[in-house]
Amino acid sequence: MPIRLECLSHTPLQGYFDPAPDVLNEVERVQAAARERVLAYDPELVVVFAPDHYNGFFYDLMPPFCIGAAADSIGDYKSLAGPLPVPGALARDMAESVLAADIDVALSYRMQVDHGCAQALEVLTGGLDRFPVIPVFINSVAPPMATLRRARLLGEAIGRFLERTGKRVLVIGSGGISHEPPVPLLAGASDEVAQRLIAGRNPTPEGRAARQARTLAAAKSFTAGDSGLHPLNPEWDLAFMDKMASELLAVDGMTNDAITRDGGRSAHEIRAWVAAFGALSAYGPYRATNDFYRPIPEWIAGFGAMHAAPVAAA
Ligand SMILES: O=C(O)CCC(=O)/C=C/C=C(\O)C(=O)O
Ligand SMILES: [Fe+2]
Repeated sequence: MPIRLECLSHTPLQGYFDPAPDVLNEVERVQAAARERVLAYDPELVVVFAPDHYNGFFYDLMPPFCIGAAADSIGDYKSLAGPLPVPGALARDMAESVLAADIDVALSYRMQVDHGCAQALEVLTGGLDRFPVIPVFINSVAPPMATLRRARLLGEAIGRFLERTGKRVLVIGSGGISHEPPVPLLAGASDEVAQRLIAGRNPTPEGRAARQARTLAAAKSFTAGDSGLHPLNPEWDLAFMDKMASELLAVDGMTNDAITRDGGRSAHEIRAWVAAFGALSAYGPYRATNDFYRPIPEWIAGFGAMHAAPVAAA
């Protein structure tokens, strides 16, 4: 019943507006090394904890957490589109087990995932359908959000379930760390934007292109230093990675307001890492490695990567 963990930031901007070649090469080397580890491990089941950016989840019904029992990737930005090979009965059992542990989680038989999930699968496994995968949505952009503590407890409950399956499991946390790309907020939004956040599923190609163009323009002005977006915060990012490695329970003291204040509005994506480490922690003591960190303004991201395994397996 082994488990391995890979956590990494994602960005919709890779391939659209890249950092200098030496930085890009370094990121690609880190990603390739992670993929090699995953392929050598050859998981029987992958669980991806990932946010969504108003592509699959909207304010018509916004759960804090949702397990996918069937899912498709929409293919935004340059991410892969298509069905995910989700073991539906196992996903349903996972939801039952989490609910039995007093953690409320939604279940979807028609989940749509975006680059937040698909990019991690592609980077780490080489595609969407290489291994059976259960996507777990964690609301990270649409307030109100569950606490970080709750994400940890969700992860732990899933970890206890995974251990009982006896499968060779890989857990992935996708997102973070400090960053604030131009994802709209419902509070104060125009009617048009509010409608998009409440019921914007399957936008027109023109609507999609306009959103992507806005993100690219924001990255260019952020990199040029003339943007009002929250600055990246390397100190906070590295402190967060340290917590993941050696002090997971310390996340319980991080409030949602403090995350927004210190890391920016999309820094809430760290919930995906917290849930993944929570799942790993259910197997006992673990050892984590910080594989990469760099603030990358072109991607509007404090960009990090870690991997981990139980101490007994290291
Ligand atoms: O509609 C859009 O595309 C809005 C912008 C957006 O979704 C940006 C997402 C950025 C990340 O996923 C990220 O930096 O983590
Ligand atoms: Fe994101």
